Amino acid sequence: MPDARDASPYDALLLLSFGGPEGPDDVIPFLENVTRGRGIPTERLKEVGEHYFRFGGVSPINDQNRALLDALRKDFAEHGPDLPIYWGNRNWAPYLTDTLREMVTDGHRRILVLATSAYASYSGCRQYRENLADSLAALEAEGLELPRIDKLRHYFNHPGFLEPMIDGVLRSLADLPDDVRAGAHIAFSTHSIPTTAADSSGRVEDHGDGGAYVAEHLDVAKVIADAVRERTGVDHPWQLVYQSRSGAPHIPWLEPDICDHLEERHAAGVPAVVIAPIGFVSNHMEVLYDLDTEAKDKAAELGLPMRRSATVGDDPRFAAAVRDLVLERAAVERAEEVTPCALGALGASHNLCPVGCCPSRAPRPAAAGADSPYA
Ligand SMILES: CC1=C(CCC(=O)O)c2cc3nc(cc4[nH]c(cc5[nH]c(cc1n2)c(C)c5CCC(=O)O)c(CCC(=O)O)c4C)C(CCC(=O)O)=C3C
Ligand SMILES: [Fe+2]
Repeated sequence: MPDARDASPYDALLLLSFGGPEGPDDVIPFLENVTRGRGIPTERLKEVGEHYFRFGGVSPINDQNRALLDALRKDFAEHGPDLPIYWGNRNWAPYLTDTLREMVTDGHRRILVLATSAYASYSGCRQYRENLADSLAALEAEGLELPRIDKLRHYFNHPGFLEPMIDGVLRSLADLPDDVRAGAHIAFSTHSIPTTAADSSGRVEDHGDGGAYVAEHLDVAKVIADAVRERTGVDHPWQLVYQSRSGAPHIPWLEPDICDHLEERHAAGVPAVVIAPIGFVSNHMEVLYDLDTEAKDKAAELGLPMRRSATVGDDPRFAAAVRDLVLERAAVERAEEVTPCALGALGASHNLCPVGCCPSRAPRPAAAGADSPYA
């Protein structure tokens, strides 16, 4: 067991997230930041802009990160380690470069990063590492001394990430009408990505056939479904499905889409569905719009009882899991023996992203990995 308070050699933790608009005037500039150089059709952008305008131009993601910061600070204050926690985003204020500059001027030299994405994929992992490299380059150009940055391993299979989702599915099942509960299916939903991006996700040896992205989600789905069966005595059939597809229609993305899945289940006579958004750490716009609005309307139109289960958000068990991950990684860096905590069949993910994992279409420098140009 690593020392419960010793986070050395790290001197700060950085919560790294996507960012989102906080009012109607932010929506278009935010979407421009997100889509710069990513070839998303204008039609799709207009449509996604509407999703945000529907909610007053406010994404829930920033407040959720503020709540997570509070939960982490509370957990660290109670149990150690004594590690300051900062927050920076890829696409909206507080911007990553500004946060990193603040961290450096506050004197931090060894920074550990927690990204709000639990799985391997270009969007959820390497792109954040590219953002870190970009920010380091900007600070270097300002003449600042660069800190050393490491990124926490993917935490999809950490019990503190899974337990709140298991509870959430149990609550959603309990919330279904009595006469349909036992026959309910579970649709584990995650962000669709292009099949080429899925195939090349994770380590090179995991590439092909959906890559680490699909394998990790299937592992999570199975752990949750098994726990639900154990605790209810009912074997609810389940499937991994996808949502929030963007990009051009002729490019293949992971399928089936959640709404098509609801139609198909309904046609097959399934009496109810619980949608478990395992791909999202908190209730992002994808959850509020694509599930709580679009999929909900679809289910209502079909007359199919549906419940959407909770995301992890600022659950204290997740905060404790982050503490565990920080202490584990710190011990690894101190060359101490550690047994990483993980459920499921895949085991704990790598600590250092190896060369060639989750590649981008146009290779760019990425920090906090084996191929980082920075120390
Ligand atoms: C795998 C994945 C995650 C999970 C991992 C992680 O969390 O990082 C994620 C998270 C998020 N994605 C988000 C928002 C958007 N994603 C877009 C576009 C895209 N996402 C992609 C994938 C992912 N995205 C992809 C392959 C694209 C196509 C363009 C490209 O190849 O980059 C677009 C452009 C419009 C559109 O096409 O939808 C928007 C606005 C928000 C904020 C939501 C909020 O405000 O609450 C969050 C947390
Ligand atoms: Fe996205």
